[in-house]
Amino acid sequence: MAVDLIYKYFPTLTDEQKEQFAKLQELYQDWNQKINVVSRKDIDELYLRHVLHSLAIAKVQQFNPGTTVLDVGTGGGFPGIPLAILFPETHFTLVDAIGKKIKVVEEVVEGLGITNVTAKNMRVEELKEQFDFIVSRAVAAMPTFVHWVKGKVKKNSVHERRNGILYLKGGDLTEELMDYKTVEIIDLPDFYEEEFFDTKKVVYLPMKFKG
Ligand SMILES: C[S@@+](CC[C@H](N)C(=O)[O-])C[C@H]1O[C@@H](n2cnc3c(N)ncnc32)[C@H](O)[C@@H]1O
Repeated sequence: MAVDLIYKYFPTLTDEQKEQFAKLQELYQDWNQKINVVSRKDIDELYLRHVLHSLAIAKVQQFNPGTTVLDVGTGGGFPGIPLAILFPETHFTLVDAIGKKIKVVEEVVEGLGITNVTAKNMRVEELKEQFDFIVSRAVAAMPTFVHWVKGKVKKNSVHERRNGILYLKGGDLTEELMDYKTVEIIDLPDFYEEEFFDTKKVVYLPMKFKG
């Protein structure tokens, strides 16, 4: 079963987490028939392309209990939902500008029975709260993204790594990240052996604060 891929890379999951990950296939298959949020090919490879990819953020940063994470442009819930299963004591806010995508997120969250996710249908620019970390995948180029989220990161870090952005990206980022001196790029083949991850990375950008 494809969910074994998740168990292989995350061998210390509780039985409840294992069940929740296993349930994702059915939940997304059902909801995708009603509201198309994930492409057909991607549904067939849900665990590789969406779930394991989302969890790469956890290989870079473990979130402590009580911390807060914002997922910008979550679509059908990636990377937010797999991370919320993995870190049940961290609160995740998942935001998307498109209402039908947030409807799928709400249904999947309900189907899983997890209580650490808040889903919001809005543009992130309008969000007023602050978070420890901001995660995302496939939403906007870094300069636009930074512009949207600056002011939304809490100043006081509670992890060793300073609060900031953890962004799943792919390909050559030289030009896109040229202006960010403090950026750290972590290659996913450092953790995952599947070819799908060959050019994929987590981009970590610590947030700067004035003064
Ligand atoms: C290509 S999809 C990626 C979805 C998901 N992150 C994933 O990787 O599967 C980009 C999503 O970002 C959302 N989005 C784009 N700009 C946004 C903004 N300013 N605020 C909130 N959502 C936004 C879109 O509605 C869309 O659902």
